[in-house]
Amino acid sequence: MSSTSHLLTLAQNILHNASLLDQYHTTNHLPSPSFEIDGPAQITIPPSEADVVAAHSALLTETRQLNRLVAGPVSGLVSTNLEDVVSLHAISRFRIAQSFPLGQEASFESISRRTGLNRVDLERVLRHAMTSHIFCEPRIGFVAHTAASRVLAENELVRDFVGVMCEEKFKGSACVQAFGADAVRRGPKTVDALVRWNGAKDPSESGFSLGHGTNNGLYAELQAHPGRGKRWANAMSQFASRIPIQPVADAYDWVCFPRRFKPAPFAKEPAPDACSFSQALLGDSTVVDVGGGHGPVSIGLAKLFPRLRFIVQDLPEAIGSRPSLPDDVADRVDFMAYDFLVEQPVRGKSVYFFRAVFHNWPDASCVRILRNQVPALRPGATVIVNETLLHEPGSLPPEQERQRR
Ligand SMILES: C[S@@+](CC[C@H](N)C(=O)[O-])C[C@H]1O[C@@H](n2cnc3c(N)ncnc32)[C@H](O)[C@@H]1O
Repeated sequence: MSSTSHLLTLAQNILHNASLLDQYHTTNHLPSPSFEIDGPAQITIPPSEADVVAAHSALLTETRQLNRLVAGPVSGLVSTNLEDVVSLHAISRFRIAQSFPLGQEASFESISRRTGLNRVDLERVLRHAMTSHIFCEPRIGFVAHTAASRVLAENELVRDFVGVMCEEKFKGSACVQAFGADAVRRGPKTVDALVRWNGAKDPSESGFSLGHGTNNGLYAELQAHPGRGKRWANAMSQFASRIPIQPVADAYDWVCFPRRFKPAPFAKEPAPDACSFSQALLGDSTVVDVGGGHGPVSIGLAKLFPRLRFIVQDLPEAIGSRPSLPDDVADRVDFMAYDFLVEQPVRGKSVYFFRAVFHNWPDASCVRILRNQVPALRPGATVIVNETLLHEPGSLPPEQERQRR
């Protein structure tokens, strides 16, 4: 059977079974399934309604199948979402569902005060959980219950089941599970780290560090274990290969480079016009790609802009494990080991470019990394921070929002 016919067969089965279930609810004056706070806590069908029981069971299987089929095997394999357990674990551990009354809205601030979980991490956890319809944010900054969070608030048995799943079984499985054990261990430890450091300021104050039994943060640990550092660098390359280069190429005026950069689309003020600095003054057309991994951005830009040169800087493991360069850019892309936690050694270049570097560092470290560039900057030099930003909550379909959070 081709995947197209499988797709349509599944979709038709789903429609048929959903109609049966819907008809059962309507005929028996039962509430339809809903994510809203007054939605039914359970979908219960008496065994005497064998057709409806079968339709309900088939719906559970087929909707998941349809989802996996439409996602394709690669997305299906790489989208296993450990964060779902982390956010549920935090909700359970900090007793968030019980912290404010049903039918009322509570600000993040007040929930933070009542639960003891700092506001920033509380927002992260809850907004992630909201993408699974656990709590909702009816207006920005205010949380309300949904059908799922209501169950957590009201039903002690369900609450305890969730507690056992997150704290006993999940942690227990981390001890015996060989496949993906590193990743599995991270989940529960993230909440332990929240309890222990609550508003961490250092990369070593993390679930990663607790889970791996180390005082190192992520990157320090990878440096201490070169094999893992190489694996990480390869994984980043795989991730980067799925990001198109064109938006980066379009976002800045690389053709006029280095004289002028377009303002970012969201900038309130136009970017200062660097035209006043002549190209002669700037003296070169070199982009320093700081934390550039195996150089996917530099290589992509070098292909599009033949006048530009690039220096890709990263930790020694990443630099040492890079694949060879394509011939057409080999003479314009150089690599060097550089730890951005110390002062930038390459001085006087026109652009210092960071893509996807700051998102997993604490604020204080980001400031340190940027300060380390300052001695290298000559007048008119440009620092570009190219980072993923979060959308406003609720502005993307839930699946997409969950991936970003
Ligand atoms: C998410 S990756 C982004 C890689 C690349 N900029 C891209 O967009 O594909 C973050 C990079 O920061 C690098 N990095 C982490 N700590 C570093 C350090 N102390 N000095 C230099 N690079 C570092 C990592 O090795 C990794 O390659």
